Amino acid sequence: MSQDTKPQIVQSGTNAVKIVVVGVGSVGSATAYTLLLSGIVSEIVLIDINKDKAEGESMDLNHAAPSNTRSRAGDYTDCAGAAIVIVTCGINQKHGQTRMDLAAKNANIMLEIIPNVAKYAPDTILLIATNPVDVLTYISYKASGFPLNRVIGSGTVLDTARFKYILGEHFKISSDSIDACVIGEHGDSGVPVWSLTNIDGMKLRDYCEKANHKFDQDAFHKIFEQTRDAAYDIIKRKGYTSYGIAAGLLRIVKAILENADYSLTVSTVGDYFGVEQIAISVPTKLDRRGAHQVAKVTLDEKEEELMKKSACQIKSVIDHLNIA
Ligand SMILES: NC(=O)C1=CN([C@@H]2O[C@H](COP(=O)(O)OP(=O)(O)OC[C@H]3O[C@@H](n4cnc5c(N)ncnc54)[C@H](O)[C@@H]3O)[C@@H](O)[C@H]2O)C=CC1
Ligand SMILES: CC(=O)C(=O)O
Repeated sequence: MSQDTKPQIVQSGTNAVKIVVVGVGSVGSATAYTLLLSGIVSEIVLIDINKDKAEGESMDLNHAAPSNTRSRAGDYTDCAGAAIVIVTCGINQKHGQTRMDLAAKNANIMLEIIPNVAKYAPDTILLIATNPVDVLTYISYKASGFPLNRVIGSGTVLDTARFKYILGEHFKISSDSIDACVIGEHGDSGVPVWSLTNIDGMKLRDYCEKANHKFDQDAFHKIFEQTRDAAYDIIKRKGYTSYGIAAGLLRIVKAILENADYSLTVSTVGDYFGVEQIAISVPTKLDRRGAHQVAKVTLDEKEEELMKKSACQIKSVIDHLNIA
C-alpha cells in the first residue's frame, strides 16, 4: 500500500476535531448521533442534497449534544479542515435488492460528490459507507486522487460485529471474549474466518471440547447464514439498517483519532487474492494517517478460495461500471 507521509489535520486529544457526514438519511443521522454522544469530536458538519433535512438533523442533534460538541448543516466548502469525511449518501436497498444492485446509481453519486470533498479537504481521510461499499471505496479512491491509506470503506466491520454477536448468543458468552472476523466483500460473498476464530483464547474446537459444547458444523453454517443475511432480515422488517453501521463507523473513527494502531476489517484499495485494483476487507491497522496493511492474514485453503471468489465478484462489478 503506498503511504502518504504528509502530517494529517487530526489533532491530539478530543479537542477541535471536525468530522463531516455527507448524506444524513437513516445511516448518516444515526452516525452523527453516535459520534455526537461519544464526545470524541468537537464539530459535526452535515451535508445533504436535501438542505432542510441536514438543518433539521443538526438542530435536533444540538439538543442532545455534550457541551464540547456542536453540529451544523454545511456545504462542501465546510469540508476544509475536516479530519474525516464520512460518506453515507445515496440510495439504499429495498426489500429483495442486493447491495450490488445499487452500484450504478451510487457510483454516479460518488463521482459527483467526491471531487468536491477532495477539492476543499485535500488532506482528509475519506470513510465510505454507501453501498456497495467495496466498489464505491474503489471509485472514491479514483475520484479523489488520494493516496491509498486515506480512502477507507467501512467494509466488513459491521459483518464482523454481527458474527461475534451471533457466535456469542450461540455459545452464551460475551462477544468480548470472542476473537473472530468476517473478511471479503461487505455483502453476499463475505467470508467468515473460522480457522482463526478463538473463544477465551482457545481455537473453536478446543473451546467446544473444554466448555462441553458440541462442535456442530450445521450450527456454525447457520450462524454464518444469519450473519450474511442480517441486513436482508432487518430491511424486510424496518426498511433499512442504521445502528449497527453507526457503531461500526464510530469504532473506525475512534481508531483513527486515537491513533490506536489496532486492526479492523475495513475495506481498502489494492491487489488482493490475485485480483488487481479492487477494494476489499482484510484486517487493517488504523491510525491518524489512515489505513495500513498488516501482515497478510493466514487462511486455510477453503477460505483462501472463497476470498478469491469474493475479490472476483467485486472486480466484476467495478469492471461493469467501466469507470476510467
Ligand atoms: N456499509 C454498510 O455497512 C452499510 C451501508 N448502508 C448504505 O448506506 C447508504 C445510505 O443508506 P440510508 O441512510 O438508509 O439511505 P437514506 O435514503 O435514508 O439516506 C440517503 C441520504 O443521502 C442523501 N443524498 C442522496 N443523493 C445525494 C447527493 N448527491 N448528495 C448529498 N446527499 C445525497 C439523501 O437526500 C438522503 O438523505 C445506502 O447505500 C445503504 O445501502 C446502510 C447500512 C450499512
Ligand atoms: C445495509 C447493509 O449493508 C447492512 O446493514 O449490512
